[in-house]
Amino acid sequence: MLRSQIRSLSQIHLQPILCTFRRRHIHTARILCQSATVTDSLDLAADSNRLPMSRIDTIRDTLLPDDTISQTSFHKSNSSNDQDNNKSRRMRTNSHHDNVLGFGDLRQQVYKEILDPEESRGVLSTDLPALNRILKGHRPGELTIVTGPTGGGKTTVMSQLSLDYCKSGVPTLWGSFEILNQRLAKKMLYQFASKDLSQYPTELDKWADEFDKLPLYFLKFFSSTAINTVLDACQHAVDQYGVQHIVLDNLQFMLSQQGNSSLDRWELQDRAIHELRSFATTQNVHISLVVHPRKDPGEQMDINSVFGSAKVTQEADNVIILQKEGLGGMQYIDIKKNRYDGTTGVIPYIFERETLKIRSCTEEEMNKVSSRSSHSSSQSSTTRYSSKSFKSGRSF
Ligand SMILES: Nc1ncnc2c1ncn2[C@@H]1O[C@H](COP(=O)(O)OP(=O)(O)OP(=O)(O)O)[C@@H](O)[C@H]1O
Repeated sequence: MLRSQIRSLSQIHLQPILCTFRRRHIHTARILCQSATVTDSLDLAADSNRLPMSRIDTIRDTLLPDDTISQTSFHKSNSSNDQDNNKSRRMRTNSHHDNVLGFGDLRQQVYKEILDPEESRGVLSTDLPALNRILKGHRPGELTIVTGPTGGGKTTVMSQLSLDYCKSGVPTLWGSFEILNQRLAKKMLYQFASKDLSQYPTELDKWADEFDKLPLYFLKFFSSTAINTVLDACQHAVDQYGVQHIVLDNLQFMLSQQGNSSLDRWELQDRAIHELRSFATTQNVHISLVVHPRKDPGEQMDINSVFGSAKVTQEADNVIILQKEGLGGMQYIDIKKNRYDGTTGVIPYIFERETLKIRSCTEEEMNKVSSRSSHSSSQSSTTRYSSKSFKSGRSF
């Protein structure tokens, strides 16, 4: 009876204890209990209602006599009355505060990240494998800021990437505040079919039927919309459709005509960023937010080029800049911030008008750029970029 109860706890650090039980080495199991944080595990089992409290207490009392509990207790007893202290500790651990965690509360997630990194890395991009090398996938609970020059392909790239993740089963909600939903959906449909469907009218129904099966939703809003109204609709989509990725394109259009002075507008933007950040965290959804740059720069942009206060990029987990033209006229995705593991880097790409999609450059194309850049650097003092630095994903 006792063995089956303990087995049902299925906590990773209870496994050695279960093992010794199976071999009837009860004494060893007890010793293991003293060294493992088995009390936290039992508390977890109680909190998640996996076993009734009375049974938890039976297991606890059998495996962890009172003197053992006081040894494993994080708060060591100073009183001579050990029994009373043990009881009060149990009361403390059982009536926890929602916003105060111990390592025991995080332990399983930490184990998962260590033992199953693929799982915690998130959904991988099929269209742009180079992105996976840097960002390590698309994860829930994150805020990604995407910026780039006017007409530089922000909507196009976000449309393609969101479709890519959506095809891999990530329910997606699009908030297009700048272009009409039908225009966006047309672009996505072309990207989905990988062709200009106006040239293939007989195939339209076939592709539209397939496209319709995707877990893809659109917000009806257009241009100026209050952040609370937007988040209200997002909450509905999360609750009803299990949406895990929200794309908002773009922040300036969403907040346009709100606030009277430029100071008001910056405050509004900061507040919106704060709301979006906390929505992503509390609802465990990934929010991709397109933000225009401060001004249209003629040269390469950096993290300070994002419009608004520093809060925008501080709150973000990832900052992605679509650089219009690097050396040799090559466009590239520039990952400037990656809170997951800190890897930053660049991905040179080519835009294909037929499919409205981007693709990573081939080695040959990169070598061409490299030789062009070395040629121009021999003529001027411009920095030299090797194809090796492109490939290694190092930042410029
Ligand atoms: N890399 C690219 N090279 C050339 N043309 C592109 C590229 N990406 C997108 N386009 C085309 O340029 C136009 C603008 O693209 P898109 O709307 O994606 O840019 P944007 O950065 O979102 O624009 P805006 O600054 O107005 O929000 C579209 O017609 C699109 O097909």
